[in-house]
Amino acid sequence: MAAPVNTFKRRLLAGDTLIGCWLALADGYAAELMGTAGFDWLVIDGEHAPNDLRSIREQLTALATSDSEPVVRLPVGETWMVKQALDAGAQTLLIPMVDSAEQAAELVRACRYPPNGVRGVGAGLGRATRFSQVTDYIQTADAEICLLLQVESVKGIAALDDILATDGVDGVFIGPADLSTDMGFAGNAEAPEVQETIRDALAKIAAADKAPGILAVTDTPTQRYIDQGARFVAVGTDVGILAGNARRLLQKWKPGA
Ligand SMILES: O=C(O)C(=O)C[C@H](O)[C@@H](O)CO
Repeated sequence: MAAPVNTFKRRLLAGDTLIGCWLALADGYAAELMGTAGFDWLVIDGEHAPNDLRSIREQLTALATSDSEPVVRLPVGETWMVKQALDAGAQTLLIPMVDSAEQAAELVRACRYPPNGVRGVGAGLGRATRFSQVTDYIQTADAEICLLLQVESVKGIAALDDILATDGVDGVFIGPADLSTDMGFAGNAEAPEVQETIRDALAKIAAADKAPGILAVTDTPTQRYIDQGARFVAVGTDVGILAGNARRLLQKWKPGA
């Protein structure tokens, strides 16, 4: 038996535009609920949400029967974290703060078994192999892993061509919050200089035959990024949906509260 087909990767390779949402509530029950909405992909955020490997695993399990492909964002791009997330059954990883081609190459190697990489062999103990039921896992796993790198700094943008030339990188996600802050605009991704940088980066990523991705939480930038060629686009966050609707509901019935 082979590793499960990564439909997110297949659809990106086919040129589809995939609409996603961020999961930052760090909870399996909330992830299961979000999985019923029908997003193409959902990010289990290990960078800014209070997740650990156990809560990431819980959310992967909660999404297993949904139509939404789980994307696990690690706190940082460490080889040992990549190994643990993959063994827990993640097949698509989003790695923040990638600034160089060396880092990108190291991450590709972290995702692959020797001789093509350095991933340790032990998934037989874990979810990834359905606890040893996926007998051909080692032979088939590499091809089903989708590696998405976040470029979100001035240094990363300067290295974008080299990062894009790294074989094994499937997509590059531009982080508007981090990028705008690193450019000196304190989270204002709408600043014209930031917008120009994002537009150029999305075009470069597409021209290099990689999938461009981004997050926006309001309609105008979301539509703009889709028009500019972004193909995996997160359009909101569970936290934003819950907090926004809770506040709107209270304002309706208790204005000024
Ligand atoms: O820089 C960004 O933008 C991101 O990396 C996404 C963020 O972490 C965050 O805005 C998620 O809500």
